[in-house]
Amino acid sequence: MTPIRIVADENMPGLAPFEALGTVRRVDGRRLTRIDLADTEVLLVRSVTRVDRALLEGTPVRFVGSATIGTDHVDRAALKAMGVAFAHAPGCNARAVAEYVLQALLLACREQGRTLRDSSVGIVGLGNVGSRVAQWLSALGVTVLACDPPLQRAGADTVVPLTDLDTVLAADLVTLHVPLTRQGPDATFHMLDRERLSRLGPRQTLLSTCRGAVVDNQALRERLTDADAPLVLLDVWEGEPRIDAGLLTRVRLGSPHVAGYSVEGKWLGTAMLHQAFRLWRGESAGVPVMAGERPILEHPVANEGDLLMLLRRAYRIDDDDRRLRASVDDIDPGRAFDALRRDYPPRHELHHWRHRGEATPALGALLSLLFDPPGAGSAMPAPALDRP
Ligand SMILES: NC(=O)C1=CN([C@@H]2O[C@H](COP(=O)(O)OP(=O)(O)OC[C@H]3O[C@@H](n4cnc5c(N)ncnc54)[C@H](O)[C@@H]3O)[C@@H](O)[C@H]2O)C=CC1
Ligand SMILES: O=C(O)C(=O)[C@H](O)COP(=O)(O)O
Repeated sequence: MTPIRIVADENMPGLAPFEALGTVRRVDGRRLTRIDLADTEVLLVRSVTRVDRALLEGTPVRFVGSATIGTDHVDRAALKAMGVAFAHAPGCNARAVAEYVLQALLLACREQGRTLRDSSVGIVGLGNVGSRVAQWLSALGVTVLACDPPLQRAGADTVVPLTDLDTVLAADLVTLHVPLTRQGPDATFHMLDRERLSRLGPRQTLLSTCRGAVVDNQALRERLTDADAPLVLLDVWEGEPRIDAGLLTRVRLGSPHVAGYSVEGKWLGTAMLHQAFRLWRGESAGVPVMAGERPILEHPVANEGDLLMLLRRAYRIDDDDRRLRASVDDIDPGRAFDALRRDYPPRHELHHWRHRGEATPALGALLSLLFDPPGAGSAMPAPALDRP
């Protein structure tokens, strides 16, 4: 069989199954151009590469895979029109993002002198990430308000009942999990605009881990100068990698678009693309399996403080916050932002371990979901494939 020529983002682990098919050339995805693809059949990207007609025209690329959940960087209609197959990895890093969100919500509650259990949480977008967050919070006994008009119109079965956006934005803590879309009735570009931001009060928390432009960053920076501003935690920014340093100084915690950056989430993203590639070629494709010993993590959980400490044994958002704040002093902050992501320290999702330790019934129910290995109770996500 003729070896396949593959170009892959340098920030993509787990490429061995692709290396077995041909040659893999690693490139800086942010700087990839058409010239890099002159002799390439397969292109594997992450969210930092804009994939459109201009990039692919005149190249032999026939399959593009993005090891991400979000697809706003890909012009899927153009690829279809050009006869190029496209695959991505819905759900690959949903657990990593949900763990980030749970920790962020607990940190915000601690800061605001409340418990998560006695707070209401609003979830905007109840897909792979939002529904997992909703499921975990419900297990804890938290009041969850969620909105998702596309799911509502489809009459989908959801883990919590759906309501409208304004009701959700009145919750004590609001977390955003929508795709970035610019057209149609559900467009999310600047969904949190100046007016909606003005309605968030000082006892509220806003957390965004979806895409920067879902929140109007300039309006947010200005809102955060008000005495009655909400507490804000941001993982995603408009204009990445050159983010607004003034906004960063005003948010309580900031990170460089790494909520989904777990070892397992990144590995699964690539594995799902390999699965999709085999399906596209008409070959049978097994389900990715994450093998390995699961060490014991001993940690009794009697209250939310213990839960927060447990989450922080796996990962601490404030480490990312510290590194991001230091990076804006770099001579080239955009390059420093990307370097933080490229050189990200290994971070495991909780199911990497087996939990041991006493817990209250509500916390115990949550812990069993958090430590449930994929493919056991929770189904392994499947890739999405557009065949032209
Ligand atoms: N910070 C990070 O590292 C990561 C960020 N993301 C971002 O998070 C987003 C959400 O991830 P998933 O939950 O996995 O995506 P998903 O596609 O499974 O779910 C998105 C949900 O949002 C809903 N939605 C669409 N428009 C809406 C609107 N106007 N209002 C309310 N709901 C709306 C959809 O119906 C869908 O149920 C991704 O699109 C991606 O951009 C995803 C993974 C990692
Ligand atoms: O999956 C997504 O969607 C994401 O936002 C990614 O986790 C972001 O990582 P990169 O693709 O930019 O490395």
